[in-house]
Amino acid sequence: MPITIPYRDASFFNRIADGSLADVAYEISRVYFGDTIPDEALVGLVQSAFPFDTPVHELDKAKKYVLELFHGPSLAFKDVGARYMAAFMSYFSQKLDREINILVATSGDTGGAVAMGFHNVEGVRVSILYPKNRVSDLQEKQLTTLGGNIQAFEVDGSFDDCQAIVKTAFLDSELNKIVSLSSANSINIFRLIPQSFYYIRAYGQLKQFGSPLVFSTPSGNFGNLSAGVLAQRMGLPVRKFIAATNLNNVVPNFLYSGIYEPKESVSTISNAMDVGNPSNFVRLCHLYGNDLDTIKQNIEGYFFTDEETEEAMQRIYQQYNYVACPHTAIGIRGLDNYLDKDTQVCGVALATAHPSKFKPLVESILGQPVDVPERLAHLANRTKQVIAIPADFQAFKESLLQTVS
Ligand SMILES: N[C@@H](CCOP(=O)(O)O)C(=O)O
Repeated sequence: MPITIPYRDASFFNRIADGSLADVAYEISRVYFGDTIPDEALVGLVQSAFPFDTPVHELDKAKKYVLELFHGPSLAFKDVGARYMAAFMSYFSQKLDREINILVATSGDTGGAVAMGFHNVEGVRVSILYPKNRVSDLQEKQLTTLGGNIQAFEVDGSFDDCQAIVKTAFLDSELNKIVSLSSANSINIFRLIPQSFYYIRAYGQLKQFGSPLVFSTPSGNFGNLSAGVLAQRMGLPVRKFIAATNLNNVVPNFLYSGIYEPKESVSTISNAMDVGNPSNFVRLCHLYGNDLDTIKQNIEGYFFTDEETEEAMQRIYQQYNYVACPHTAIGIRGLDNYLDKDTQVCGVALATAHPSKFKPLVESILGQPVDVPERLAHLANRTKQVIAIPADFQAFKESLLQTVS
C-alpha cells in the first residue's frame, strides 16, 4: 500500500474524468508516480495498455447503469489491471538483468487476462494456478492455450488452495533465492491503482445527472471493490458501495455481524467469485482505518444463491433486453436491492465479464443464443496444455523449478 493515499478535491476529478480510460490513467499515474517516468514514455504506456474503453450502458436514464468492463482482449474487467501492469513491468524490466516470474491464482478471469497481457513480454514468465473443473471451458482455453512464456498449473483443489500455494511461494526463502517472484493478483497494488480508473471514468460519464453515485461491485477476492474504495479515498465522490456476492458470502456476513469468518469456498454458477477467504478483506478494512462504523457507512453487502442469480439474469433480459453474465447479474440484483430504499442516487452495477465466456450456461438460462466475439471464439479449437498438480505447495515448487531451469 502507498504510505499515504494522495487526495484530490472534486474539481480535479471533474477535470480529468471526461477523458478516455487512457487519459484518466495518465492523470492518476502522474499523481502516484510523479516524474519517475518521463512524460513521453508514460503517454505511450497508458495508450498501449488501453486501446479500449469502459462505457456505461443505460438501463434506466439517470438512475441505473451498467459499467461495461469487458471490452478488452480477454472480455473481462481484469484486462484493465493486467494490461496496465504488463505495460509498466515491461518498461521497468528492461532495466533489470533477471527474469521476473509472475505467479497468479485464478478462479476464472484473472488468469486469461494476465496470460494475454503478458504473452511474449520479454523478461517475464507467468505461472497460472487454477482449480480443476471449476472454471468455464472458454476461460480455461484462455489461460491454457497460449504457450510460450505462459504456463498453466491445473490444481486438484479450490481457488483458495491455489491462492494459498501462491502466497506460500512468496514466503519461501529457498524459492526466492532462485527466482524473482511477483504477483499479478490483486494483492499487488499495481492491479488496484489501474482498476480505480474505471470508477473515475464512470463518474465522468454520469456526473451530468448531478446525483450521488452508488457502485455495485460483484465480488470474490474483493480487489475490484478495493479499487473503488481507493478512488473514493483519493477524493472521488461516491455515496456508497454494494458488495454483491454469491454464496461465498464472508464479507456480506461480516458487514451484518462485525465478525469475519473465512470458510471453504463453495462452487456456484458465478465461478469467478468462488472465494472463501478474500485477499483484499484486510486492505478494505485498512482503507477505512479499520473502523467498523466507517466500513458499514460506506459498504452494504448482499449475497445471492444460484437460483436467485438465474432469476436475475432472466428478469434483466426480459426488462431491459440486456444479457448479463451471472457475475454481472449479481451486481445488478444487489444494486436493485439498494435502490429500493435510496432513490435519490444514480446506481452503477459493474459488468465484470462478457456473457459469452459462459456461453452454454447463459444460453440454457435465457433460452437465447449468445454470440462469441472472434477474439474468444478462435480459442475454442486450441489444445489445452497444463501441468496437473495436487493442492500442495511442495508439488508446485518442484514443478515450477523444472519449468524455469
Ligand atoms: N475472481 C478472480 C480471482 C482472483 O482475484 P484477483 O483479484 O486476485 O485477481 C479470478 O477471476 O481469477
